[in-house]
This record gives sequence, C-alpha cells and structure tokens, in this order.
Amino acid sequence: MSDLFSQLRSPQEEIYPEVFVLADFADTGSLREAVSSVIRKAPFRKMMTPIGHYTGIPLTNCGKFGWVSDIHGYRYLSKDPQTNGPWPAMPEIFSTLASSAAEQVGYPGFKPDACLINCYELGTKLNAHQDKNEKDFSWPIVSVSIGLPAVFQIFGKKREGKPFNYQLHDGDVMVWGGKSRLIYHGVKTIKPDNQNPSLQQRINLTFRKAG
Ligand SMILES: O=C(O)CCC(=O)C(=O)O
Ligand SMILES: [Fe+2]
Repeated sequence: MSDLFSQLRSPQEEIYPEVFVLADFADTGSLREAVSSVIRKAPFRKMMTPIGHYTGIPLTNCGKFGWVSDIHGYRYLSKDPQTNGPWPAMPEIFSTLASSAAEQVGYPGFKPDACLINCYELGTKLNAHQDKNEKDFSWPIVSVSIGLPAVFQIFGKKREGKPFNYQLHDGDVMVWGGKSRLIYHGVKTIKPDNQNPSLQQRINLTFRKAG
C-alpha cells in the first residue's frame, strides 16, 4: 500500500509492549505469486476443530511443518493430511522476509520452519486465541498482511476484556515476541475497502519456528 496514509505512518512502531508493526514492509505483489504456487500444491481448506466445528478461515501451510486442527486438537505436522506428502517448500522470498523483519526488531537468526497461510473472505473473523503450539517461545511470530485491511485485536494476557485495536494494511508486517509472545489476539470481521472495491480477500502469512 503506498498512498498518503501509509507515508504518514512511521516505518516501525511498537504498538503494544514487544509487538512491532513494520508499515508497508513487504512487497505483496511478489508474495501473492508465491502464495499462488503454494496453493496449487496445498489448496486452502477448512479444518475440523476439537469441538467438532470447522475453522471459519480456510488455511494452508508451507515449510517443514504445517499447523493443523482436527478432532484430536491443534498441532504441527510435517505432512499435509490431504496428500500424506510433505507441505510445499517455503518460498525463499517468504523466509527472507520473515528473517529480516524479525532481525529488524531484535530477533537475529530467526529461521521459520512453518508458515501458516490464512485466507479471510469478507465477513469472516478470527476469534481471540494464543499461538502456543510451538516448542520454543523465545522465537517471535512474524505475521504479514496481504489484500484487504483488517483490525488486529490484542487482548493481552486474558481472552476477555476490551482489546487494543490496530488496523493492518496490505504490506504490513507485525512481529510479536518476548513478554507478548503468548498474548491473546484475534482479527475483527473483515469489511470491504471502499478505496479498493475490487479487493475481496485478506491473506495473512504467519511465520513460526515450530519444531
Ligand atoms: O490474520 C492475522 O493477522 C493473525 C492470524 C493469527 O493470529 C493466526 O493465524 O494465528
Ligand atoms: Fe494467532
């Protein structure tokens, strides 16, 4: 996103303790091409949750490990349950982007082995949750926004209460770690963007060191 608004934001902002936003850090045109190549091999799918519902947001993965949900719970698997083969390799531009974003805010040496790709349609949202299926919480989560804007909600240590809200735009990269690594967070219902009425989706990439 390169309009007047994005030029008014500072390139790096700590929006919450140890939660950083790098505004317009990613070149989403080339990321979209890489997403297309991943979803040709591992299409978006809804997954069953332990309580027998489907996840509202279609998702897929690339990298050594992929995050999955089924009636047994949430975990990382080295194989795509739909094919029983490995997940698509993580595109080089994904890992380079995630490592450089992490390094920029104080996590040198971050080498993600899992990238979860969520595909939000208009009217969908992500309920408050923690990212806690990874082995080592000393590594941050790096999250990249593509397409429609979204309001990211930070609830903090508890799921309840009034969240801190921050609007993420195409190209924004958010990194959270340290004392905020296990914050409850979510995404408010995705709305159309009047400036870009042709945009119908938001894609989010989250990079993790899972294994
Ligand atoms: O879509 C986002 O910005 C956040 C996604 C997220 O929290 C997750 O996939 O665990
Ligand atoms: Fe999350």
